Amino acid sequence: MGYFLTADGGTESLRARVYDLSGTCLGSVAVPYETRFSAGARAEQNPEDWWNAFVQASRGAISEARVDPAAIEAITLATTSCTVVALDRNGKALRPAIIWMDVRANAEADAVLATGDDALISNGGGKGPVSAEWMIPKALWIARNEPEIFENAHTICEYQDFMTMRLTGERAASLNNVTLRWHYQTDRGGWARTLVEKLGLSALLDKWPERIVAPGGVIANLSAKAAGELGLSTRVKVMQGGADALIGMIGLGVAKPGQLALITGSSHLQFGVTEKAVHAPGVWGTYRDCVYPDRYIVEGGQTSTGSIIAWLGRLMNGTMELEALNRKAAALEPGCDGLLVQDHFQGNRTPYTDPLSRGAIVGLTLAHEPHHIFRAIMEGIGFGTRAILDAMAEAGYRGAEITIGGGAGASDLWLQIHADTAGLPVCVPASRDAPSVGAAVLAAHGAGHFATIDDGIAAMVRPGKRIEPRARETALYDGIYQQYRALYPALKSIREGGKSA
Ligand SMILES: Nc1ncnc2c1ncn2[C@@H]1O[C@H](COP(=O)(O)OP(=O)(O)O)[C@@H](O)[C@H]1O
Ligand SMILES: O=C(CO)[C@@H](O)[C@@H](O)COP(=O)(O)O
Repeated sequence: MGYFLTADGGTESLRARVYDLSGTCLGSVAVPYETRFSAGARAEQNPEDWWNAFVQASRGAISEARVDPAAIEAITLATTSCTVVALDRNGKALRPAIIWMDVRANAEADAVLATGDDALISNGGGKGPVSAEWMIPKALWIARNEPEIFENAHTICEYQDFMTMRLTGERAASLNNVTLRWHYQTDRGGWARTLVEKLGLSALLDKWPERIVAPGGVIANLSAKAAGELGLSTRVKVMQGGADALIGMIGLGVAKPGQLALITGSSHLQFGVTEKAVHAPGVWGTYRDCVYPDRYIVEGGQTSTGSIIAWLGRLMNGTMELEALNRKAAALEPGCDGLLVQDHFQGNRTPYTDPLSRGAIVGLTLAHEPHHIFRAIMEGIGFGTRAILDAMAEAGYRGAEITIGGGAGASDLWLQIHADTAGLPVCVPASRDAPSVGAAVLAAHGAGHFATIDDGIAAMVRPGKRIEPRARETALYDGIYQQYRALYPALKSIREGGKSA
């Protein structure tokens, strides 16, 4: 029987896991890495940290799984997406990676939108939004602010593609990332050529990997160098993965039109599956073929969610105990004695797409303790998700239940808050490690064990628990949600010097 090595390269850590064909995880090791935050909502990581974490975690996971390394058939990675790197001819980073949540490229996002180019069709049918998080605004920021780095960069790509180069020596991007974050269109001429030309950025076209491989497609065998570092054979094939959250959809088994996925980690992403494009205000985009052939994915998202809990942990100087905080917070009433949190610590992704919006904790008294703030953060994030689901519903996409994966799934309280604030049942599959399970499905599909990704889901994704919304709490949260929606225009007005929003 074959085994599959996967990696979920998240924001806080990389998790390497070994799976068998039934979707059982046999070994799992996480290796954390550092993010350097600075003013202006900037966030950077060192690409060498990703590779070192991958080697260490993979060796650990294979040894924990007690499988013969020769029995590993394939490797697939899911990584944070639009985490942009500039590399020299040898694949060495010329500057730290500008990670996905870094929204310094605000002016550049406006410039991209102002081109009015046809490639923007995926976002509001061409009306936008364009996010400062995406590839082209970030590449333009480098070209404008660090021209020597841009000029010397042989390759400008993502975390995913950096790892592909290290694993195989191949310069290949994932169809998933390029359709999501680089304005690539499978049905409208491919690369966003005219868009980058209008920005005076044609040189970028040669810096992007020329080859595109769809999720589950074979990239190449492991190179001798990578095989040596990992203790594996060069017979191992590397199958394409993609953005952690999107590969997570596969791991949640969200593949049919009408289903709704919520992938949680440092961020929250809300995804639906559709048969045609959905464009409306408050929706980030609709992308064809980016996960499942001939289906569209409709997307909303919150840039900072789990990262706000991590921030609270930093403020608490390492004294934060998640289990104790969850226990104490569960005893509070909705609203945490008058607290309201706006979750825009790193800007708002949707429904406003406002990189300048910021987080807020409103209603503090001297009686509030860390567990009040902890729960108020989870509630604020729940309201942010509801605002996105409301925007999707207005656009015509309304799910009957939410399937959740990722870090928030570790907290029963947070899952219940999501059910209560959204007024929808929440399902958590047997494994909440959705990006890893999705990567295992792709590895097995690519290795020929399943004819389609859907067949892989049927064999490898198992159902778990279901949490119903509670009528009393849902009614209470309905009221507090209205206050949450009033917070953004009020704070925007203050930010803009008192002008009405
Ligand atoms: N017991 C818990 N209670 C609340 N939040 C939790 C708990 N366990 C994990 N989390 C959240 O999950 C986040 C990490 O999620 P994960 O999916 O591992 O992250 P990433 O993919 O961003 O590296 C943490 O920042 C934290 O907010
Ligand atoms: O999709 C994007 C960015 O485009 C991110 O939210 C995502 O890659 C970050 O994932 P985590 O929240 O760290 O698991």
